[in-house]
Parts: sequence; structure tokens; C-alpha cells
Amino acid sequence: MSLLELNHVSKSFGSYKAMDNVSFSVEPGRIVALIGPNGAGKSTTMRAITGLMSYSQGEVTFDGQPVRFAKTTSLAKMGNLIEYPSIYPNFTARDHMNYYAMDAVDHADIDELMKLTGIDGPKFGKRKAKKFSLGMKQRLGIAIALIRNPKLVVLDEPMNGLDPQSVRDIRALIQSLAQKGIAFLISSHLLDELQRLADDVVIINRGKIIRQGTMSDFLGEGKAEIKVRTNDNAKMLEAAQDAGWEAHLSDDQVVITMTADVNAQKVLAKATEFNLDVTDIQTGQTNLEDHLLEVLSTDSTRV
Ligand SMILES: Nc1ncnc2c1ncn2[C@@H]1O[C@H](COP(=O)(O)OP(=O)(O)OP(=O)(O)O)[C@@H](O)[C@H]1O
Repeated sequence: MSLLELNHVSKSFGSYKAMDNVSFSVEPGRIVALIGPNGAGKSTTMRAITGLMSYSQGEVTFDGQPVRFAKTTSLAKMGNLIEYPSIYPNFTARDHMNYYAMDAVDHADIDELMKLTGIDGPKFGKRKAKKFSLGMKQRLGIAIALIRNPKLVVLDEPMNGLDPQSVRDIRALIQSLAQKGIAFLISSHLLDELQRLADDVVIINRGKIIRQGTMSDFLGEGKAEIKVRTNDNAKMLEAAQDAGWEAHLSDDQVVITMTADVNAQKVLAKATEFNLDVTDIQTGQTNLEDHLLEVLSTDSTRV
């Protein structure tokens, strides 16, 4: 049996099925990305898993025990950060840790966790949570989610409000904890971040799971692309499209789909033909965001 299992779970709000026959599982030590467009059912699924919401059909099982709304015995070994962390305005970071530890965790472990999550520094100290920035609250929320030595941590948008260094720190922390066997289920709209972080991917659209598997398998089924940067990307794009190639602009580069007839050499030749200076050219698989959009555009599970 897997650490977390959802078997045919459904949840409706009125006549709308926010979760429609959802089944997937999470194994120990895996970092699983739960992704999908706005309103797809990610938060609803996370709330059902963490016992914050009832569901009408199917079953969620965690660590061999069923998870039911308001029946929290099975949840002692599950940490979560869903929506806003439960933060008390007049508590310091350490007050929160002591409070949530509930004598079950010794002080050395609290010190270690505060250090790991970066809430031990002078910025925190005696400062009360009402004076924390969004990023500080988010770090504290992650520390709280980790305090009772969980086997699974469910994180909804954990990178919200974090600056690039903090994102990097939290990524390293999640990866090191996963290596120790802790599983993570993470939802985020920062798909680049999830692409770097997650081992597995579960895609939900209109309440239905439309794909699940390893991140590398999912990315591997995407298109191969040529990314080219020139001194005039608009002109490069026009030249590519005039040649009948599938191409679009992304950030500061032109992304061209590789086919039997279109390769990096042809792209370079086209740039020369139009007197363009190529500053960078790379080939590789499509990224998570592009492939997700492609999969969603062809999903016809429900209209
Ligand atoms: N308490 C509720 N009452 C009625 N409808 C709800 C409720 N909670 C969620 N929904 C609806 O269920 C659907 C799924 O919502 P959910 O918040 O799970 O999506 P999401 O994938 O987390 O979206 P987002 O990426 O925008 O956070 C949406 O259509 C939403 O409007």
C-alpha cells in the first residue's frame, strides 16, 4: 500500500464536481507536483487529503488509515501548508514552534528545524508574527508543517511571497527532506520551480486526473524545440513562420518546434539569410509549462 492513496474520490459543490473520481498515490520520499489551471480542483484535493473538507465518494487513505473530515487521528504524521499558515499575531517564530510542537518534539530538534527553514536569524528573534513579511510568514508556515516529523507534507503554493534566494533555500530543504524519506505533495503555479523540484506529476483538469507519472516521462513526451536568441527576435519569428515552421516568442527568445525538416542548422541558415546575429541557440525538450498547456488544450475529458 502506498503512503497516500486516493481511490475514486469525488466532491461536489452544488451540481459542480470539483473532484471527479480522483485516484492517485504518493510514495515515501517522492516529491509530487499537483498541477492544473485555475479552478481545476487542486486546493479541493489537498483539503480532502488533509481532512479539512468532507468528500462524498471514494476514500483517501494515509499511512494505512482512512482520512475523514474532522477525524484527525490519522493525520498526526501529515504536515500541511494550505492557503495561509495558521499564525498567531502576537507569537514570535519560536513561540509558534513551541506551541505546534506540543511537547512532542525536543528543543534541539526545534533549533535544527528553525535553522533549516531560516527562521532562526536576527530578522525573526523577538519580532512578533504581525510584523512578519509575507515571505517570513511563508517560511514559518513551512517550519510548522514540518514540526511533528511528518511522513507526508502537503504544500499549496509554498513559494508564494518568497524572494529568489528563499525559493532556492526552500527547494534545497524539500529535496534534502525527501532524501530522508519524507514525501511531498506540492501545488504551485510556478511551473519552472516544480519542474526543477518534483519527481512525479499529477495533472488535474476540471476535477479529473488527466495524467500522472514521473516528471521526466511527462517532459519526454513533449516536443523537441530549438530556442534561438538574435538581435531582432521579432524578425526571426516572422522568418520562421514564413517558412511554415511552428514558432513563438517566449521571454527573450524564439522557440521553434523541431521536426524531421527543421533543425538547429536550418535555423542558423535562416538567421543568416535575414542578416540576423544569433547570440544563443539551444535545443532541448519543451518545458513543463508549454507541455502542460499543450496537454490541456487537447483534453476533452469534460467540456
Ligand atoms: N467552498 C466552495 N464552494 C463552492 N465552490 C467551490 C468551493 N471551493 C471550491 N469551489 C469550486 O471548485 C472548483 C475547484 O476549486 P479549487 O480551489 O480546488 O481549484 P484550484 O485548482 O485550487 O484553483 P486555483 O489554482 O485557482 O487555486 C472551482 O470551480 C471553485 O470555484
